[in-house]
Amino acid sequence: MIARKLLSIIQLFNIEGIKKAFILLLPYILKNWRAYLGLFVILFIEIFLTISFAWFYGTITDTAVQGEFHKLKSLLFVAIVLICIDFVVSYFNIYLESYITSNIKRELKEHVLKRIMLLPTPKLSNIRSGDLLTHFTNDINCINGVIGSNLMYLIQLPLISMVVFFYMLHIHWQLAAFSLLLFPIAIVIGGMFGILIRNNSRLIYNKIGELNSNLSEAFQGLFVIRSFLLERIFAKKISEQNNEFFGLEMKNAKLRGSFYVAGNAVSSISYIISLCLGAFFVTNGSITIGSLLTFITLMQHLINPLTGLAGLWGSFQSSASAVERISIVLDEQPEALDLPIYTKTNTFSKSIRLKDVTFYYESDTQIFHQLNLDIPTGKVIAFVGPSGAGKTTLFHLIQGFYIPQSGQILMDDIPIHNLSPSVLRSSFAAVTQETFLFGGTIKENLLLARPDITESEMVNAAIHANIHEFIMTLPNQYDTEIGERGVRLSGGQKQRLSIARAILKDAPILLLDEATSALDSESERLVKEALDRLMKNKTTLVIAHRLSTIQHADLIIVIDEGKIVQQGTHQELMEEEGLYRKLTKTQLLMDHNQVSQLNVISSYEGERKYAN
Ligand SMILES: Nc1ncnc2c1ncn2[C@@H]1O[C@H](COP(=O)(O)OP(=O)(O)OP(=O)(O)O)[C@@H](O)[C@H]1O
Repeated sequence: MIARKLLSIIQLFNIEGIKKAFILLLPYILKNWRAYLGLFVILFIEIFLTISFAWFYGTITDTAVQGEFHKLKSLLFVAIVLICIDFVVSYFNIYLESYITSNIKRELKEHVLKRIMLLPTPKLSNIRSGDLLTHFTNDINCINGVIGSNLMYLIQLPLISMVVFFYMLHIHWQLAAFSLLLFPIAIVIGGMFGILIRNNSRLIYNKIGELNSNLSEAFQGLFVIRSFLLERIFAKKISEQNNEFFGLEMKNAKLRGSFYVAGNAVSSISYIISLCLGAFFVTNGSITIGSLLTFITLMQHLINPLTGLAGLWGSFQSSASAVERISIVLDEQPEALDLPIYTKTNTFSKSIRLKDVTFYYESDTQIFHQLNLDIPTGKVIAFVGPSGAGKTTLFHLIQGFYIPQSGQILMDDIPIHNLSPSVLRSSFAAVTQETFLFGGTIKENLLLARPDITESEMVNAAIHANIHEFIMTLPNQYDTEIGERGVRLSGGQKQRLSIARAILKDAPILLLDEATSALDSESERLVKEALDRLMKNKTTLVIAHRLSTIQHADLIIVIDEGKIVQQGTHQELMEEEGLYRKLTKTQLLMDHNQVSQLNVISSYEGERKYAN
C-alpha cells in the first residue's frame, strides 16, 4: 500500500519523462560543449560576484559606521572592478545562452523534419498535419526549459545555496541555523506548483496542436466551407477551442502568479524574522550592522535558488511533455537512414510481380488476400473496377508506400523492399487527378523533377505536354509565379504541368490515376495528347473510371473487392459475360443520357435563338 502510494508520488514527478528528454537532447548538448563550458566558467564567476557584492555592502556599511573614510577609496575601486566584471559576465551569459538554445533548436528542427520525411506512410497518414506543424511552431521552442540557462541553474542554484549557506554560517551560525528552516518550506511550495504547472502546460500544448490542425484544415478546405456555408460552424468551433486555450493560459497565469507570491511570502517572512533576530544579535554585540546587512543580502540568494529550483522543475516538466510529443515522430523507425534522392534507373526490363500479396490498412478489413499478378513491361495496363475495389491501394503498394502483411512485390525479380526508396521511387512518375504544385515559379516547379535539367529539356517537356504555348502567354513566361501568391492555373493547365514534370522525371514506369476524368473536352484532348507522348516506350499503369479512355490498352485488369476477376484486352473482355461488360454498358448508358441531355439543352438554346 505504502509502496504503491510512493510509486504514484514518484510518477507524479514524471522522472521518466525528464530522463527521456535529457537522453534525447544529450547529443545536442554534447555537440555544444564549448559554449556550455563558457557558461560553466561564468557560473563560478557569478557565485564569486554574489558573495563579493554581499561582502561589499556589509564592509562599506561597517566602514561608514566606524568612520574609517580612508578605506572608502580602495572599496570604491573594488566596487568598480566588481561592476565591470558583472557587465562582461552578463553580456557573455546572455550571448552564450542564446547561442546554445538557438543552435540546439535549429539542429533539432532539422532532425525532426528529416524524420518526418522518413516516416513510414501508414504512420504518417495517421498524424494530423496541424500536429506536425505544432512540433516546429511550439514543441521545439519549449525545450528551452531543459537546454539553456535552466540546465545551468540546475548546477548553479544548489551550488549558490551551499556556498551562501556556509558564508552565512561563518558570519553568524545561530542566524544561519534559523534559515535552515526555510529549506523544506521552499521545496514543498516549488514542487507543488511545479507539478500543477506541468499538468496545465501539457493541456495547453495539446490544445495548440488541436487548434493548429483545425486551422490548417479550415484553410485548406476554404472552398468547401464557402460552398456549404460552413463559415459559422467552423468559426464557432475554432472560437470555442480558442476560448478553452485562453482559459488554460489564464489558469497558467494564476498558477505562476500564486507561485511567485508564495515564494515572495517565504522570503519576506524570513527577511523580517532575520532582521528582528539580527537586531537582537546586534544589540548584544554578537554581529555588526555591516555583517547583518551582508547576511540579509545573502538570505535572498539562499531563498531564491530554493524556490527557483522548484520552479525549474516546472520548466523541466513542460519541456518533458514537449519532448514527449516530438517523440511520436522520433521514436518511429524511419523507412531509410537517409533522405531519398533521384537516382537514374533503367534497370526495369522484365515485369512487376505480385506474389501472394495480402494487405490491409486495418486488421479487420482486408483489401487484398493472396493476390497474384504479373504486370508486363513496355505495355499499357489499365486497372478497372468499382469504387473501393483497391486500385489506388495497388498503386501505393507497388511504389512501396505501404508494405504488405504477407507476400512479395518484385520488380525485375527483386523484392521491392530490397530496393532503396531512392531507386524505387525514381522508377515511377505519377500523374494524378489532383496535381500539387509548390509555391514558386513554373520553372522551379518543373526543375524539381530531377537534378541537372537543362533549359532546352524543360522547354521540350513543356512542348510535349501541350503547356508551352500557354506558358509563353504569361507575363514572365517560365519565371511566372504560380500558386497562392501568383497566377492561378486551371485543372487542365495544372495537369499538363504535372505531365511536363513527369516527362522530365524520365522514369521507366508511369502511373496515371484518373488523370483526365475532371477535365472538359478541350482540356482533355490536350492532356490526352500529352499523355500519349509521355507513354511512349514506358510501362504505363492507368486507373481510369471512364472506360472509353482505355479501350486501346494492351491489358485490362478488372478488380473487384480486392480480387482480380477478369483480365484481357477490351475486345476479349467485351466478349465475356462479366463485370467489365457490365461496367462498360452502364457507362455507355450514362454517356448516352448525358448526350441526350446535351441535345435537349442545345435544341432548347437553338429554339431560343430562332425565336429571337
Ligand atoms: N489510408 C487508408 N486507411 C484505411 N483504409 C483505406 C485507406 N485508403 C483506402 N482505404 C480503404 O481501402 C479500400 C480500397 O481503397 P482504394 O482507394 O484502393 O480503392 P479504389 O479502387 O482506388 O477506389 P476509387 O476508384 O473510388 O478511388 C477502401 O475500402 C478504402 O476505404
